[in-house]
Amino acid sequence: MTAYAAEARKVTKRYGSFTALDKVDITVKRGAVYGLVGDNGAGKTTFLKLLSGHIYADEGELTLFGCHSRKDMEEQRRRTGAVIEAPGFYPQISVEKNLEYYRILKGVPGKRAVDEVLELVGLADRKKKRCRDLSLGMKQRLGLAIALIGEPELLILDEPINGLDPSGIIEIRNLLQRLSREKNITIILSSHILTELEQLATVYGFLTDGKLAEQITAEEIKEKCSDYIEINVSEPERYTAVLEKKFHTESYKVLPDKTIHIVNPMMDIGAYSRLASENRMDISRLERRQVTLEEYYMDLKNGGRKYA
Ligand SMILES: Nc1ncnc2c1ncn2[C@@H]1O[C@H](COP(=O)(O)OP(=O)(O)OP(=O)(O)O)[C@@H](O)[C@H]1O
Repeated sequence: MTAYAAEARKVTKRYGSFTALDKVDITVKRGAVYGLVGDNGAGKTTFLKLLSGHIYADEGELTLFGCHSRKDMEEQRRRTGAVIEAPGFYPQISVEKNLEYYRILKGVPGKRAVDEVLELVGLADRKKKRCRDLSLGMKQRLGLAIALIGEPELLILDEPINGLDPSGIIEIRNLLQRLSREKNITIILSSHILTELEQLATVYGFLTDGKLAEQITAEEIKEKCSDYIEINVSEPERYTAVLEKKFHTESYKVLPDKTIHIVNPMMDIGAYSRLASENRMDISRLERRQVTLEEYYMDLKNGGRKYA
């Protein structure tokens, strides 16, 4: 059994003469929550459409559960559920009937499957409502419900929290966390709301103008950008020398502008301030910080020098 739910090797997609994805390499391990990050037009939806079979790549190889021929991929897509752009449903008929339609279309036996997904996405009390009367957030949930019919092993979601109100965002976040942790469903999702993505994703793919700038796990970002103390002192070289001698720490780095980052500090912030004053050095700045996904992304866009 392959360890990967999806892989892209040197995948290129063009729309006419415009290259939307340029030799992109992405690997999604089973059980991962893969967050696709990128500005408008970076190529996120294009990648998700390729995976879901809405469009085809011009070059490179896509793999789903280890299969890559077009025919085998079609077969493997039965193991996936996707919500890309506006989910397609019939506005005149009820939520329940829409789901029933998709259940039959997907060949999923037993009406219970519809009730189960309605329960899962929190739409059970609205099942008799006509779809056209649903709010945007409710439509998002219905899209997710359609994707979940048939218990997919891989969920492909384009902006799943777009248009949701704050409590809707929390509910969908909790639902995706549950699907990942309890059912071990692999999830690939795009979002512009990085504070939300940060709470879900275990790995990120950063796309810039159709190119993959970086693929990195949340764990690796944490290690690279751990909790740190940022300090500016009058004599940085002497400060780091006493830091090593007195606190026996070598986990620091000096940035080009002489700012010192003490990574995973062992002492409280006052100890670092005292170290400077006891050794007759002036401090112009002292701050304890944790890098956010937003900061990491903005730095990457600007060349990725800070957290390299
Ligand atoms: N069918 C199409 N024909 C021509 N160009 C297209 C088509 N679909 C997408 N594009 C272009 O390809 C680029 C990537 O689009 P895509 O929708 O994949 O970006 P995205 O990262 O999902 O953006 P957003 O965050 O705005 O949804 C954009 O410049 C877009 O205009």
